[in-house]
Amino acid sequence: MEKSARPRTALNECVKVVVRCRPLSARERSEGHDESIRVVGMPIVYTTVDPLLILIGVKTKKLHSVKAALAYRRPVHCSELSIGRDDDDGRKIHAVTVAKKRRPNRTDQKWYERLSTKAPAGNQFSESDMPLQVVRVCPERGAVQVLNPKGQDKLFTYDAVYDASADTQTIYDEMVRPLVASVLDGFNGCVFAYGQTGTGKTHTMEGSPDDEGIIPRAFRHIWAHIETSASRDVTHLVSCSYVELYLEDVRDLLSKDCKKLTIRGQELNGFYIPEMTSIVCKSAAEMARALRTGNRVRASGRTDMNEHSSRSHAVFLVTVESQHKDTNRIRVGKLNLVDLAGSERQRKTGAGGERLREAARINQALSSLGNVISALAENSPHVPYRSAALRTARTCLTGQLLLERPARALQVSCSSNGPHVPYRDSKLTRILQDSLGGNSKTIMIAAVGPASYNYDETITTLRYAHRAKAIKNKPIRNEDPKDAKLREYQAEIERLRALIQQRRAAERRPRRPPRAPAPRRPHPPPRPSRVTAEDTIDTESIENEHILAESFIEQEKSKTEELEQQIRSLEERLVSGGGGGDLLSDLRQSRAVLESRQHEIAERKKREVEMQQRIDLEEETTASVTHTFASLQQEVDHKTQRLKKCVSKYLCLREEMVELREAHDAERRDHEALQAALVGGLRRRLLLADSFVPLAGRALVARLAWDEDQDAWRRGHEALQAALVGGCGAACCSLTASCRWPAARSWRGSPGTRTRTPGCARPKTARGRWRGGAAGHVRGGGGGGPRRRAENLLDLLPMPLPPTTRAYVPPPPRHTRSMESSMKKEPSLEAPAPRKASARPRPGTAHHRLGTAGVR
Ligand SMILES: Nc1ncnc2c1ncn2[C@@H]1O[C@H](COP(=O)(O)OP(=O)(O)OP(=O)(O)O)[C@@H](O)[C@H]1O
Repeated sequence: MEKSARPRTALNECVKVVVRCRPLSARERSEGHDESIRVVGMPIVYTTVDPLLILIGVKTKKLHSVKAALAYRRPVHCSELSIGRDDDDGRKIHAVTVAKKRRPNRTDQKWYERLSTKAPAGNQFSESDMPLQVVRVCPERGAVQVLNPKGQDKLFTYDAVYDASADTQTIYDEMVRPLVASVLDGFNGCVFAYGQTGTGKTHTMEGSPDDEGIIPRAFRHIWAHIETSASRDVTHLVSCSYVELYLEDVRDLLSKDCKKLTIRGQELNGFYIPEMTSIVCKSAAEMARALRTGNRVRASGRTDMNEHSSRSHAVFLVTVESQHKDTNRIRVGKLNLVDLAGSERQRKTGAGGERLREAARINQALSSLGNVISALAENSPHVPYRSAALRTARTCLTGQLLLERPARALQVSCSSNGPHVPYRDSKLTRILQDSLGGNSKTIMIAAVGPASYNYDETITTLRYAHRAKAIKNKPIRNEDPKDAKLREYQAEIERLRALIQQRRAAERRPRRPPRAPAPRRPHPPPRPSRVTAEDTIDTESIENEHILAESFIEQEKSKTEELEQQIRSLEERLVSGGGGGDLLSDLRQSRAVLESRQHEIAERKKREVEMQQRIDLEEETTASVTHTFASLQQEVDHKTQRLKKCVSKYLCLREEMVELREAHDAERRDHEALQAALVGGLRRRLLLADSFVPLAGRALVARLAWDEDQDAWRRGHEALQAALVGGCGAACCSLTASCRWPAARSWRGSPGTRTRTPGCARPKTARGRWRGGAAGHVRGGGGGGPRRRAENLLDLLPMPLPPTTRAYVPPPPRHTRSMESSMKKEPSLEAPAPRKASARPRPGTAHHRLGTAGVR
């Protein structure tokens, strides 16, 4: 993430995609996977039985999942049944409503009995038949099959797939080890874990006490390499940083107060975080300590889906610089280890309040990441259709399969320059810009769960992962970048050494001889008393000078020692390689040999998978090309078969389209619910603000301006400066409250409702008009979305309120009547007299201004 020299030419390399499927969790095992239908009680075991089709609806909004569950032919336990009806489309459809909160009544019982007798015995399923797990993994062919509850199963292929039995060691050896080796060779590398919440991203990246994750393994790998394979001629400098993206704020996890950081740079030259803390490490243990330190302050919390859910996206950056004494060239490899927060549905996680806000931000960032992946995949000339789909279709699975459409097949028309990649949409995509489509070798680990309950999320993750396969990066070795710390350190050491040499040389030089006593004048001998006094003064001054000189020398010596100490500490940071012929180094060497063998085995395994996939593909094509027909009938049969296949594929694709639409709708509904909840919260806060912020304060709010660099609102003279610097040309925006267009309206209503103040230029583009808001108007139109701005607007401290009540002074004890009469004259303290209606209309409150925005 630090600024480095950009490569000019590079070989394209696709993002490698690995899928890891975790085992069923204890909760999924014990509770079943759909609480909405697992209402313990009567064992109804109906399913899509022909001619009796039973749909079960739930009075809550979970109809979709219940239908899905039925289509899986899972036993449905219903304690409460009600309404049954015959549909009028010719088929008998009985809708059974499961109401969780109600005890079954006699009508329910009657319906239950009636339906039970109608259901053919063969269509009843026992608990053991339930396909709790819908994900099947075929590691030999790199394929993942997802059983579709409603239709055709789906198949995806990746660079590698791992089932629940695979441990992180295997994933590291087979996939990540070569990448870390490249980082040690001066390339940039990135490993990021993506997936639904609770699917094991943190487990994969950081690990657990029993199974160490990828990050600590990478630390040990780096240091094993430095200690063994590097020679004494190679100097290394290893440093690490740890940042998190929490609620769209980048926070430094290694600084004392988790300070907020700003991402700088531009899309063309790359983004970087200039102020993040960078710790120089001398061992794997030190790096692990830095990771633990950061994790202690990283945002995490409990949700219904994960006890320790990460609430932020975390990036651990390791920088390895190395310099060979012969060539004097410096190579800088950067390794980004990213543990993303998981996508989540509010209804499943039960998030509310702060968790809900976090979830909204997490999903927003992930959706931006998805958009970037899609845009890059569309841009890619790589067509993985045949290799991805055909190769495993015939051999891997039984039955008809829906072959996942490749990225290219989804391609819509795009310009010759390729579609725009929306890196700027979120800070996460800015941080990951180099890793996706830039100068980096990247591995995406898609974490999925096997439960049918999470079918939709699993499919979404697998689709994105499949798209990411098509992304092409341009990795190049980083040699002699401008900002190499190693060079800085070495220059500093050289400077200090030169300084010491100078000092030593000065010390060795003959010291200035003490001032010679002044020659005695050949005058007549002075009086004895006078001579003695002068002599004494001379001796004293010489002694004083001597003492001064000595203390000066002492000071110089201590300074030299200090400098030497500094050199030592700088040199300590630069680690040279091992070598030597002792027992320990032998052990290290044999470990290195072992690792290289493991690497070889992993490579062979990878090649095997690829070969297998290629053989499948070849067989498929050869079979179709060389098929000879003995008779016309045979040919007709064959062609009919192929036609059937094509029709089934077509149907599958159509079905997928419907599914995608449904998934999209569900997601939209989720977003709407989330938005409604957030708007509710915002309204509450605005209501509070309107009730308590005085008019003067509101005028101030109207003069606020958004500072893009600082990610914060600015007010008063700062806003004026911004206006002048930005060249808006409308000084009224920040000088007076007369122009309320920018700040007051940036976050509250539709663009169509705005009015224009004379003298204030509108932003030129539609995007600028909508997104510009306060900053856009004041500073000439750029800026982030209004939604984001509105948030820390409310974090500003309100102006102190003028007192509206007086301190209570107890009345003097008098007769009750006189007291009552006196109180009539006095204005009431509790309910002050209503103010006279002002001629000026009171400005609408922020709460009213919000209107019905975001609520459906
Ligand atoms: N492969 C696995 N083997 C055994 N347990 C696993 C595996 N993957 C995940 N788990 C367990 O599942 C639980 C959730 O995992 P984890 O916290 O890593 O999920 P996550 O994807 O990081 O979730 P979030 O996005 O909410 O942070 C943990 O208790 C973890 O131990």
